[in-house]
Amino acid sequence: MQMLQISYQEEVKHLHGLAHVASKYQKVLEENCKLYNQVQDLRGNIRVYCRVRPFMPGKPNHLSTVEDLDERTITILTPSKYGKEGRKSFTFNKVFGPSASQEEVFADTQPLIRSVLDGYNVCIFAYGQTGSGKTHTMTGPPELTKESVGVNFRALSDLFLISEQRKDTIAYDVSVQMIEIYNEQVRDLLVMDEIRNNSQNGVNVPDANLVHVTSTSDVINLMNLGQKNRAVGSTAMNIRSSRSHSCLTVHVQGRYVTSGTVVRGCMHLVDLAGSERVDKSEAVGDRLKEAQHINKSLSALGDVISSLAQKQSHVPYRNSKLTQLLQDSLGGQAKTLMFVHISPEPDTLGETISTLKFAERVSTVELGTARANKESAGVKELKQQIASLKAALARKEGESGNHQYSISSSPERVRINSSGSSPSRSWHGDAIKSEVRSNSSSLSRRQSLELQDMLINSPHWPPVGSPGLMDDEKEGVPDDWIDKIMLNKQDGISMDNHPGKCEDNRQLPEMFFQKYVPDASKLFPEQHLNKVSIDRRHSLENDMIRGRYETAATDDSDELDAATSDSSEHDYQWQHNVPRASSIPNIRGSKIRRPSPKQTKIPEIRSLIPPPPSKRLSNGITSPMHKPGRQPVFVERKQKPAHGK
Ligand SMILES: Nc1ncnc2c1ncn2[C@@H]1O[C@H](COP(=O)(O)OP(=O)(O)OP(=O)(O)O)[C@@H](O)[C@H]1O
Repeated sequence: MQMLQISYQEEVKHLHGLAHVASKYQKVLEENCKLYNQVQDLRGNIRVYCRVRPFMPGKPNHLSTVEDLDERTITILTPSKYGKEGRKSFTFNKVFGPSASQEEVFADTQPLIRSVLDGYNVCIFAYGQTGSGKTHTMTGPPELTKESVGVNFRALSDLFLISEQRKDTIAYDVSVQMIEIYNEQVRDLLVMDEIRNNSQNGVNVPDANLVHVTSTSDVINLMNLGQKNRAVGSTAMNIRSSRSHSCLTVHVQGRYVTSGTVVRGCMHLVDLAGSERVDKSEAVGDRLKEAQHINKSLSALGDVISSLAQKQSHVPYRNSKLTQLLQDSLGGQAKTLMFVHISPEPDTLGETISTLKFAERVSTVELGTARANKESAGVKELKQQIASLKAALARKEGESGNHQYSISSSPERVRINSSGSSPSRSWHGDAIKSEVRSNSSSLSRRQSLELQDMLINSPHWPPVGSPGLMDDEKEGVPDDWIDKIMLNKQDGISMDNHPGKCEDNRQLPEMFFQKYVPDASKLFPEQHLNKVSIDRRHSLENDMIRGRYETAATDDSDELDAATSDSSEHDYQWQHNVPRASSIPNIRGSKIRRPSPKQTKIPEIRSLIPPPPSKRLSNGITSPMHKPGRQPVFVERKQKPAHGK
């Protein structure tokens, strides 16, 4: 008996020892993550990598505008007005020549992926004129192979690889969204056929689908769906797919197994539409409208960069949806990397110079120190307690406000409320809305509470604090930039009734599917079978390129600058449409957010990126907190008529 006791005690001692070592290991690991990210932070500004596209097959390749390049500097030949050859050199964090492989390009991006898993917010975006290789870098060429896949695939592959390696220490939860900004409308690209078919043309959806994913293959399927939706939703033109800004957003939440500490990171992978000189292109009608929207948003981006570079107090983020999307990446505390692309052909010299000048400006923009979105289990518990107390208070206020609310439904009172002259009344109104929201959505949302946590309870981007953000905060304008997300279907336009139809079938090859997606054909049979690759170059692009030819000949630097920096338009009209309810398909077939059929007229908060900070209500449902300058917009959720299949 005594022997048993002794051996038991020894066993316990041994276990204690092991637990101690494990906790030390955990600390070392956390410290390691911290140091790693500190090293990354030391790099400071927005990182800018420049990539030169090789000559297009069939084009004369003896006249490159790139005279020389090394690891960090690129020199461009600039024939001057006086016939003498000049040179302009630009310095970036990294320069990739025409022969750089996708793997090499990604190698320098890889550290950022680790940062996402460590709870940092990251934005990688591709900039450059039409046809300079943005999509090639972000997604890959039309025919994808394991070697040619772009940053998006590689980043997500890495993300899952690292999360798998860390699984004994941290349990990760990953979900993705995919949107595009087309003609200043935000469109959800992750919409299943079933939903698209059941929807009317141009129907709004309240939010972009957030789809939970557990493997690279899930993400590949979603990317293919997004790609397909872009093609299906496009008009006749492939050019349209290149004429929209697309954004793949990956949300990551990790929970340390032993300490319960939670980290949340978010990564935007943005493929911008290509810049174009409308005056020199022959675009007319819809194409002209598209081009104007693109140029306007890129011009707004130029204005934002100028303001940030000059450390101005006002940063005009609100001039376009694009700048609102990139707001926290440009002036916030995210880790941001811009790939700037140039073409080597002499006929694009004008665009090349203006692009490089713009990129140089971007590289001077100072970011706030990136901060990890991390909270220990203790802090989280305290926050929950505070939130539930706040919710109880709101409920109390709501009870008294209920009375006022019924009174306020008289026309007169409505008028008073809408005039904003009575803050207390509107506060009560909000309280009621929160209450209704929390009660009515509890059932349908409980299932996805963790995801909701990620989406709403935590800031996707670091807390407001940068000068640029504060500036907007001061303005007190609602930050509901995704006020309208269009279902990706053109009004009355299908691919079939356009003569120049062209799909972007940038699908992964079968071998890639075999490696990662054993049952891809079941998930997306149509895409799995469709391996036809169609050249994305469209005659209009050729027209545009022709149109730019003159630019190279003039080489007027001032004029070149105008393409990116001088044409701010401040007359943009925000649209405030009332979004409708939408089902959110999970890759596994379940719905992440599904409005209950009984939920008619449920006020809900709409926001995609970035959501406002939130409070947790007494029933455990999170609800965005209101704060000055970043007021969420309440919209009514309408009951959708049932559609027969
Ligand atoms: N580094 C590269 N190596 C080989 N081919 C490339 C490279 N970059 C671009 N290309 C090819 O050049 C063509 C144009 O590239 P891509 O479509 O990526 O341009 P883009 O900047 O995205 O254009 P757009 O703005 O119209 O979308 C494609 O056929 C692409 O495969």
